[in-house]
Amino acid sequence: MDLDVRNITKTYGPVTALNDLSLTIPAGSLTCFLGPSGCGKTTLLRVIAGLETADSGHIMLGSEDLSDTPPSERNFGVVFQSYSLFPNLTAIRNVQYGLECRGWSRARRRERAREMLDLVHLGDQADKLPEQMSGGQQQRIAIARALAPEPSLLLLDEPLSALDAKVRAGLRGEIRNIQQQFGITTVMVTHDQNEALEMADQIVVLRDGEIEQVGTARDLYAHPKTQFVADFIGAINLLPVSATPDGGARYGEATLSLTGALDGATTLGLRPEAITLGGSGEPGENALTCTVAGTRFMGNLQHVDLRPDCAPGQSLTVEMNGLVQAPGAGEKIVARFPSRALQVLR
Ligand SMILES: Nc1ncnc2c1ncn2[C@@H]1O[C@H](COP(=O)(O)OP(=O)(O)OP(=O)(O)O)[C@@H](O)[C@H]1O
Repeated sequence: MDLDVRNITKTYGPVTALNDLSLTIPAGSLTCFLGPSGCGKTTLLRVIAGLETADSGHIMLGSEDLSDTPPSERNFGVVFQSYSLFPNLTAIRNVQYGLECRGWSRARRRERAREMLDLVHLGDQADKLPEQMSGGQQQRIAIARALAPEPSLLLLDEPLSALDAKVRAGLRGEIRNIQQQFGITTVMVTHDQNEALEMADQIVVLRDGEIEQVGTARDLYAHPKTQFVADFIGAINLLPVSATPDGGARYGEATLSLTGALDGATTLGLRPEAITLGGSGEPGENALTCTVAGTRFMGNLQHVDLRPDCAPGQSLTVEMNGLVQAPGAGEKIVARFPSRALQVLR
């Protein structure tokens, strides 16, 4: 069943953490709440979980209004950033705990907990205490514990942010596999755009308690509507422009051709990988003569920083394959990009 967040407002004194926010989380999807610190991600997750009470609005699961249902009766699994396992209980007892509260028989509890531990590849760690396990293992136990009672919704609050990069990368894939295997509707809070891009079916970008844009990772990357989204998801060049009478965009002394209209916007976005350097180009392509300011080598990739001759004070970053010989600082070079690569941003 879809989860519907309807017109939720939540204030803390003078702070409006969520402002009349509405959203559908499709059944079986993994939806990420993404945004900078303080934008309201955790508050929204906690309102869905029932751990916070909204000032107004409703949380609907299918046709059922859960707004007044206590968290313990919502049948949602919740995993927090801090693993929050019971320190005095072994891994398997931690997983069994929620089942005990729900009245499962001893035999069923044991069987289900074993199944869940195997699912997170920790079947051989069943009798360890949390302190005897790594952070990644503890978080996998927390996930097993959340899934054990067959929740209708899985809520993950920055579940990977306390882990080191390699463990994080592994667990991303593991969570996604489990989510798809069970088809469980999942909401995950993260401030890590890569995590959201890699894992989510749907990304909800939040800003100051409101939704800035909702879409798939590809949508948001290829068609950001605002500078905020463009800048938050992936790297982008922001070009200040003004409209020309013939529907183009004036960028310094140059006129750029666009596929759409500026419609009053004054900024264009251009992804670094959409720019090519040198060559003869294609008809209709934008071409700007630039001076190379420098190159940043990152192994598989390199970023070349350019100063466009047409727009003093501006810069453009180009992303190139790390194996290709980059132009040297001070060289003159033509930067080319098709009109469809220019994104009109609000
Ligand atoms: N218990 C609280 N009391 C007062 N203000 C709160 C409380 N919880 C959250 N806020 C405020 O509400 C706003 C949203 O906070 P929230 O924790 O939801 O943001 P977030 O996007 O999850 O941030 P972070 O990524 O830093 O966790 C912030 O301005 C925060 O200071």
